[in-house]
Amino acid sequence: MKRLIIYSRGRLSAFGYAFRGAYDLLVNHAPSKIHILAFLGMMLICWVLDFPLWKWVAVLMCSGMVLAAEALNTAVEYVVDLVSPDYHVLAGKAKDVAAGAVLFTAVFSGIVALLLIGDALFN
Ligand SMILES: Nc1ncnc2c1ncn2[C@@H]1O[C@H](COP(=O)(O)OP(=O)(O)OP(=O)(O)O)[C@@H](O)[C@H]1O
Repeated sequence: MKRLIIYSRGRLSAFGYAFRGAYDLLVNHAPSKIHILAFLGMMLICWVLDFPLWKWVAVLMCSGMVLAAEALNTAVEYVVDLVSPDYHVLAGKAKDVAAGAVLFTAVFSGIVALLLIGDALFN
């Protein structure tokens, strides 16, 4: 029982750390605010165009994917700034590739959004 309580406390702390990271991401990083705005805009479009459930699910999955990629990109930036504050070609590549991950998710999410909206408007 005691072990279970200690384990549960550890898991709860981990949740706390995750929320602290999410708060840091959303409050201190301008790109995240843009993603949140895009997400809210898409939620509004889903509601106005009366999207069926599967379209809401697609939009939520894409939005979660973009935010998760932005979180990982920010984590990479933190670590690179920590271990390589001076210029290094690999530090630059690490940041560029991490940013590329965000770009991939954003571009494909944009395409999904266009397809869903186009389908609603023209079919
Ligand atoms: N230590 C470094 N060594 C080499 N190149 C770096 C280094 N730090 C940054 N760079 C280059 O500068 C670019 C911008 O880095 P920066 O840390 O400003 O990230 P950013 O993309 O502006 O971050 P944000 O997502 O917060 O706007 C990187 O993508 C990388 O090409």
